[in-house]
Amino acid sequence: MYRVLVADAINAEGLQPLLDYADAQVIEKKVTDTEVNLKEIDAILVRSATKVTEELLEKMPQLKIIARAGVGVDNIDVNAATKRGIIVVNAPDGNTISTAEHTFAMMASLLRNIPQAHASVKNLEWKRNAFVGNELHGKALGIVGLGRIGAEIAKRAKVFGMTVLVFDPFLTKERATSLNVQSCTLDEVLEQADIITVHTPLTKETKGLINETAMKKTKKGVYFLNCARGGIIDEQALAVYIGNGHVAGAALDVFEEEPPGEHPLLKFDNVIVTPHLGASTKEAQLNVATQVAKEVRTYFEDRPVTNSINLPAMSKDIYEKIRPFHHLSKQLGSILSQCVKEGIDELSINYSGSVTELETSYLTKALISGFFKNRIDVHVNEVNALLTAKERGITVGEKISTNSFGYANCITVTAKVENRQFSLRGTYIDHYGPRIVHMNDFNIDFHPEGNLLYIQHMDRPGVIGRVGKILGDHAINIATMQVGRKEIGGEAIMVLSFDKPLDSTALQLLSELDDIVLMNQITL
Ligand SMILES: NC(=O)c1ccc[n+]([C@@H]2O[C@H](COP(=O)([O-])OP(=O)(O)OC[C@H]3O[C@@H](n4cnc5c(N)ncnc54)[C@H](O)[C@@H]3O)[C@@H](O)[C@H]2O)c1
Ligand SMILES: O=C(O)CC[C@@H](O)C(=O)O
Repeated sequence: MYRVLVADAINAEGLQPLLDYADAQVIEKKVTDTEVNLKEIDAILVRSATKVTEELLEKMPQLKIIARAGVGVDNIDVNAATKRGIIVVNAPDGNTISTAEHTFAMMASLLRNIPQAHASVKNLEWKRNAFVGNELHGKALGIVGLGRIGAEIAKRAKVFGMTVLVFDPFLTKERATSLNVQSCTLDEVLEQADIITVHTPLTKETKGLINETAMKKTKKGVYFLNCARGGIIDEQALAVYIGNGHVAGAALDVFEEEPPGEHPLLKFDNVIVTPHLGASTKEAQLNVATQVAKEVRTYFEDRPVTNSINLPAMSKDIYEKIRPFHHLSKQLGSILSQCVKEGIDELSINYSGSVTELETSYLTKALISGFFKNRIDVHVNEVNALLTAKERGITVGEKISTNSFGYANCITVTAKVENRQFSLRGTYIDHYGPRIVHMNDFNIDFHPEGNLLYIQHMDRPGVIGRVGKILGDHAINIATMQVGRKEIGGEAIMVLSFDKPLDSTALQLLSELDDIVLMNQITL
């Protein structure tokens, strides 16, 4: 039974995919609630209130997935989650329209003094001259960050007869043309726009992007809007520039600290504010809750999540294609780990044939996670596989080659240790399944599943018989047996499979046999 902690106020109807899932227990409580046993939680659903810090993650050793019912993941320590192999998902487009509409409502309110006029009439005043505003029509709107929300604002601005100037370093010419906006440098936006609205994520690069230096470059009488994240526009600089009359006004839905408390910006009449309401509509909340609830359920059902921050996105169709190779990669990693017990310096993975059409980097991560499984007590999956390898000093190399050794596809992995190397090759055969076809330079053919024994021995008469006798004496039934050799009288290998693992006595007796060079029990 998976335990899912819903730590923030998330739309109840949207949680239905999880409530309907028999294998999940949904707990709607804050992380600070003493009734919650954080140690048992498998998934956590948050909005922006709960800060998923490294400290919190340390208290949640079972946590497998963090779901953000919204876009911004700046309240989640994604690096710390990645290090622990915890998947982070969000709901990237569920609140786009609501936030764009809110930004637009703020812009119209700001230029027409609607909140101030509203408060005045409620105060039994009728000051028609005090609230003369400005039209949006004919104004140049500067958009910083033309992603999902920025693009929706651009579309609305065009309908209102505005010119749209955009600064987004990742904006392509095609997208700018299709949205009918002018792609500009940040300075051009600052110098030419009448109204500037920011729609980037909060990152190291965007924190303080609109600071005092930037404000100096703007037109006198410019308006600023921030419905993205507090801190993208430097609050102290904004207060100075509103105070000295250079900036005509600002509309803010977000603050560096939320709630902002006694904040200098709140003292200005021409600063209008909302308490982080961009995504607060019934529609957006239902959308984002449903999206993340479905993602978490998908994850529990061992299917690929679609909106992960720390895993590659994969459609259902692609996943179906990659699934057999994903399994094979994990098995290759696990076999290798059980055959090479010492520390490894390098893992080289070579893909050939049809598998090269797939996302091989995902398979490399799966192989590494299979390698670390049962080797270290950190949970390693596709999220933290490369990081874990790097931390343990293992160089990972991935190559694509054209030689698939007569098979339709091949994955070959070679582990390099100080003075030896061990390689394994697997293939996936349609309607037949995964096969290991090459092991430590020997051709072989076995199904990588269950309880296996790998024996490398001298190719001499009687070796197989002596192995069989020990197993028979211990009432151990051999399910399958494959042999391979390079040359007569040289070294050879056998791979046997059993219904259950061998006990230590049988293993000991086998290892003492003459002519046995190497022996590894493999459990898959
Ligand atoms: N107020 C709210 O309730 C609310 C709701 C939803 C989203 N948001 C915020 O809005 C942000 C944007 O959301 P979105 O869905 O449009 O995200 P998005 O990822 O679709 O768009 C972000 C855009 O910013 C651009 N960008 C990144 N770094 C930049 C930089 N240094 N300079 C200029 N542009 C840069 C990216 O290229 C991208 O086009 C989110 O990160 C979130 O913080 C707020
Ligand atoms: O949860 C919310 O209401 C805010 C969401 C918003 O900030 C986001 O980044 O999606």
